[in-house]
Amino acid sequence: MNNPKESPSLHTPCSDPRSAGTVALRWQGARLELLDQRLLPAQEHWITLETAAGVAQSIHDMVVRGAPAIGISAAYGVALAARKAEGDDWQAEVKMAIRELAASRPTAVNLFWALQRMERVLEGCVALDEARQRLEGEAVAIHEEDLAANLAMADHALEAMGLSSGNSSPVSVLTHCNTGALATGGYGTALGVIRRLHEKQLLKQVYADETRPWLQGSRLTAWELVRDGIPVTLNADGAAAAILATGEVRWIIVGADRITANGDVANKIGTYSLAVLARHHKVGFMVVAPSSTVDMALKSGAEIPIEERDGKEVREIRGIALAPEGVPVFNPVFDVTPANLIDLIVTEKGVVQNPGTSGMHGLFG
Ligand SMILES: CSC[C@@H](O)[C@@H](O)C(=O)COP(=O)(O)O
Repeated sequence: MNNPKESPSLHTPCSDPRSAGTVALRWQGARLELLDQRLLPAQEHWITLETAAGVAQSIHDMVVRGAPAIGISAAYGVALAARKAEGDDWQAEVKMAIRELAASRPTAVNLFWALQRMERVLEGCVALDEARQRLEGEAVAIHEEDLAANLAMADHALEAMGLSSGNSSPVSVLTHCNTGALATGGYGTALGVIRRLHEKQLLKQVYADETRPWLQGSRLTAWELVRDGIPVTLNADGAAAAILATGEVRWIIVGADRITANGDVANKIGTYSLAVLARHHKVGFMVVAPSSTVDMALKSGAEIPIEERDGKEVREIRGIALAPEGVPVFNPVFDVTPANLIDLIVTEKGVVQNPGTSGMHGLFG
């Protein structure tokens, strides 16, 4: 395991608090550019999209992924649909694009939240020119609000961890999947909290689960953290228990794809087992997500649609077999952590401690 004392330069605060070096998506007015996350860290390749169908396919194929980044990309997809629409049926055309985008992935509610916002704007427009302008404005607003939410959540989280006073000792944390600039409008949710800890010299070490099978932890989180000089040690998912058993880690910090009215949290597969481990080892378990991830229409996590992806993701890697050909695979890519295993849900609107129905209703109505 790395000893952070041996690498003091890793504690230099990031010069730009939004980690301007790492972005997942760029809006260029007439087109959306996405950094192809399937190819990281080997290649930094940008894909240019000019249609909503292209954006929907890119979300489905995980060129772009992470709940907030999916929502932002979909919003830009609607803006692209309005640019392409023409004739008397322009509004129906844009609505069709919204339906196509909504079918791209099922679990992250940010996708449906962003599309609902775009649809409301669309329905308030009478002319196509007006719709083009207002839909682009709304997508940019969704993007900018997400970055602002991430910065606010980092403040709330440090306060809730009791680390905002200035005389605290650095802590080690463990995270799962990728919740950084690549998964959001910038900075990150759980990884935003980790960035803020680092900026304030309150971070000793980040343990990053590699996150089988898609390897968001090793391919994306480790890449982001190494780029920004944040001390990270990569571990196989199965090593998390052994790491917690050392007593070094004080918090497990993760993101979310959907949080229901009782405080249950859907997040990347493997999150639930981390929450069980955290409780056993008396380690804090924190979920960091913008309010666009909260779905008060669902009573509990049992109602969340959980995406299952192709068994190939488990059976092989870049075409190399990891398992006998054709072996049946169970590949749910999210799981649900029950609220009673969560200590803190941090959003830009505030923090819910020991989440349950009343705490969630107190903050989200
Ligand atoms: C800020 S990202 C939060 C979640 O979306 C993240 O933890 C996650 O589960 C991402 O899953 P992915 O399948 O990579 O889209």
